[in-house]
Parts: sequence; C-alpha cells; structure tokens
Amino acid sequence: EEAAPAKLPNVVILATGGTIAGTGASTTTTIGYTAAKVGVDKMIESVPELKKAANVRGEQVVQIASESMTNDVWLKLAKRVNELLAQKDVDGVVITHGTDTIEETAYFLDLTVKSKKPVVIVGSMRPSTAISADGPINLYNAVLLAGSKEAVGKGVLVTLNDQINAGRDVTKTNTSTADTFKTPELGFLGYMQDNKPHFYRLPVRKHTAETEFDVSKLDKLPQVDIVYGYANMNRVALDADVAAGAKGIVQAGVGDGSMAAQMLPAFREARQKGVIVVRSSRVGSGIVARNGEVNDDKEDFVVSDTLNAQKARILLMLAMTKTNDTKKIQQMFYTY
Ligand SMILES: NC(=O)CC[C@H](N)C(=O)O
Repeated sequence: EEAAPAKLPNVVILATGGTIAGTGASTTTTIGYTAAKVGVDKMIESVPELKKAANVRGEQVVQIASESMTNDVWLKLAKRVNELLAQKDVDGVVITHGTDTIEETAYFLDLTVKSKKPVVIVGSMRPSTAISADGPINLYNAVLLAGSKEAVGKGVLVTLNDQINAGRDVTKTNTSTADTFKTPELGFLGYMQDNKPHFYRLPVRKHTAETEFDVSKLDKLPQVDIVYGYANMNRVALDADVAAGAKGIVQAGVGDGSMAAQMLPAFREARQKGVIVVRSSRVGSGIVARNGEVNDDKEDFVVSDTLNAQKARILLMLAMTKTNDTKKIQQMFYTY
C-alpha cells in the first residue's frame, strides 16, 4: 500500500500583471513585448507543477505593468492579503508582479501585512512566450516558498532566479537580466533549490506582524514625492512638488545624502511649510547618517538610514499616517 501523500499547503496567488504575465510576438521576443496579458487562471494552468507544490487558487487584483503601480493598488493589495491570511484555510500568499516596482510593493507589504504567514512576491524578466522563460520556475519556487514552514515569520520575501531576498532590502539592479534582483552588500537570505527553501540569514528590522502600521481603515496615503540629486541641481522640481501639495519629500541625494548649497534654503522653506524632508541617497547602498553633512537637528530633517529613496518614500507615507513628529518619524527609520 502506498503511503498517504503529505498534506499540501493552501496558497493563494494574487496576480497584478507584469512580464510574468507578458506575451511577445515570438519565442525570441524579449524586448518590446506586452506586459500584463495573461490572466491568473491561465498562468496557473501553464505551470502544472504548481499542483505538486500546493493547493493553489488565483485572484486577479489588477492587470498592469508595475511602472503604473499606485498607492491605491497597494492599499487594496494589503487589505486583501490581510483578509486572506486571517483565514484558517490559507497558509501563504504569492503575488505575481511586474519587476520595475517589486521592491516598493515588497517593502509596503513588509510594513502593512499583519501576519507571520509567508507572503512571497515574484516576477520574471522574460515574457511567458519567450525561449527559457523564467516565469514558470520563479512562480513554482514562489509557491513552494509561500507554502513552506521555513518562510513563516521572515517578512515579505521576493524570489526570482532561485534566490530569496528580504522585501526591505531587495532592489532591481539591472534593466534586463534574469539576475537583476539583489540585496547590495547585505546579501540575500537564501536559495530555492531542490524544491525547497534554504535560509542562511534573517532580516533584523521589524516587519509584518510587528509594525505599528494599520491600513485596514485607510483609503488614501499622504502625498510624498522624490527629488533627485545631481550636480548643478536646481529647486524647480522641489518647489513644484511642494506647490502641488506634497506633505513629504525624499531627496535621493548625491553621496551620503548631502544637500547642494543652493538647495538647502529651498528644503528649509519646504520644512517651514510643514513638509517632512527625508534625506536619502542615490548611491544604492550605505547609511545616510544623521547630522552628517547636514545638521538635521537644526534643520528638523529626517535621514533614511539605509533605505533607498523609493523605499524611504513608502516608510514616510506610512509614518505620516501616524504622526508628523520628526523625532518619532526618525525613530521609525531606525526601526523598520
Ligand atoms: N520584467 C518586468 O516585469 C518589466 C515589465 C514592466 N515594466 C513591469 O514592471 O511590469
């Protein structure tokens, strides 16, 4: 007599679009294809191996290329993930997503999901119709990971290219290659290999069930924009954002978030109007230290610590749903 098969976990796949759901004109089309074409049921059907990894079912949340991701979709997604994970018969959630803003959605959910159950975000760099498409293996790995005991309590995870990255720290580093997702310097958490996750390190910042953020009753987020730093920088973009009602501004500054002499008065004016100013860096790794090249105590600015500008924007939006106190906001940047 055959042994009874092990009980499979229940994993829900929330589809949002992207290249993983993309189709091209031919098997060699890897540029100039259409993202967000294939619906979630068809995507699941096209990877029959998923049935060996979990009991899967899909929901189409939106069908977009992720450069068009919005705060509204994030709120909808976070609420749906929380509803699903509160159910006894759901063990984990996979989100299929375009790669351009995976790192942002991953951090947003890392701060707003209220569960220890696994949440795994996955995408692909080649469309579903391409030779050696990476979507099917990435999706298979994501479902295995979301159904695994090992992923419980580790925060929102991102898997592509057989690697597992932490939602807080992962970033897209190459415009087109399949190994684009990296956690610069700090390193990824582990591998997907031989049908299971292998973890070697853990994120230490607070996430998911441990955070103070609750989006369940929110239907919008405060306007926070990013101003990019460069030589010969001028204040036009900053002033336009403030005039357009930005409540917070993140500077993706040069170096360690230093501020051009001609920009300091402009940021100071923004702060005097109540805008929260966060200094981040365009460099891609490292700490933006408080009272380094700018006297943040005197200017009443906040520093992003190691968050890149797009992730600092997310934390600032969520922080401002709780407080406008820059000391408390700064503490959040050292906590999450
Ligand atoms: N590889 C991708 O997923 C990129 C496709 C598209 N720009 C998106 O982010 O959705």
